[in-house]
Amino acid sequence: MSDASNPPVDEVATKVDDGALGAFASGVDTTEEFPLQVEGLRKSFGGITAVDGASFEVEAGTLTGLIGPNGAGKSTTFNLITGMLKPDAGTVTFNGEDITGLEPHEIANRGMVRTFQIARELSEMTVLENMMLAPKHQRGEALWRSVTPGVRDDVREQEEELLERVWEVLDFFDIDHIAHEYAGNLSGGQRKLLEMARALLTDPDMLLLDEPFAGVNPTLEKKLLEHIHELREQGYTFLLVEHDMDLIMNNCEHVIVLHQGQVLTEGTPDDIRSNEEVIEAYLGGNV
Ligand SMILES: Nc1ncnc2c1ncn2[C@@H]1O[C@H](COP(=O)(O)OP(=O)(O)OP(=O)(O)O)[C@@H](O)[C@H]1O
Repeated sequence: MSDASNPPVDEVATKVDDGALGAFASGVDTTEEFPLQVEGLRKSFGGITAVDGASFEVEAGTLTGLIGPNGAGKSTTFNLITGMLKPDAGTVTFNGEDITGLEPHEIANRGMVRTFQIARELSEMTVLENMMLAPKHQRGEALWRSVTPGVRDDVREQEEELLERVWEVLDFFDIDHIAHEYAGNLSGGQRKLLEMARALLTDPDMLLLDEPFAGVNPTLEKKLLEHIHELREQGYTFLLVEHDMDLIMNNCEHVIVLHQGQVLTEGTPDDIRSNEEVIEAYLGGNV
């Protein structure tokens, strides 16, 4: 699945429209109480049923955790939601629209993005260049417009707005001082910040984070969490897959437990912590 987790940059679309980074204050346009609804999702690989009728909802403006023992189907569920994989059955609804089976860039265009590891070829580009590549569709549009008489001023304006937006996002994540550093030279934590900055540049309503803290030192983990909470307070919705149970329990207001491709239970961290079925599913009760 390595190809699926590192799509070409040009698959990362944007719905940047006004160029201004008002996104941090008012860019979230979710009106649904539960912007993400997953119903009866199913996916098999040969004889293995990775996701077996999973159904759940994610409430707007929450940091919701998706947990489960190894092989429970978390990554496959993420890939089905974000269009990296097509489900055998079931539906995914986002902001009231059936998005089942859409391509990843079509889903990103509708405001749901997942973070991607910086691909090897992007390591040889600077942080700023990585950011400028994120909203590729807008650049395509700019190119098209540049050959259309009479709209050159618009193009310049649009590109200036994009650059301004890039700097604001870099500033928000405190990585503006390393804008000219090669992505390949960043620490694990700085890379995670860049991955999230790139995702945010596409102006999403909802972000899916798959193990965003893996390989991140405690200082940067704290910083990353602060950014996530700040964005959540501004109305962004997060679905988070994370193995660190303490981190999930201390930061998520709602937790969904997957087991053998199905939702075993869901609730507040306190509900989950004391749930016998969950403890059994983890065989050893490390919750
Ligand atoms: N492309 C694939 N081909 C075959 N089997 C797969 C594929 N992807 C996942 N699986 C299998 O589906 C099941 C669920 O895998 P998945 O990676 O979704 O679980 P997970 O909960 O994310 O696990 P982990 O916590 O270990 O990352 C596992 O048995 C896995 O081996």
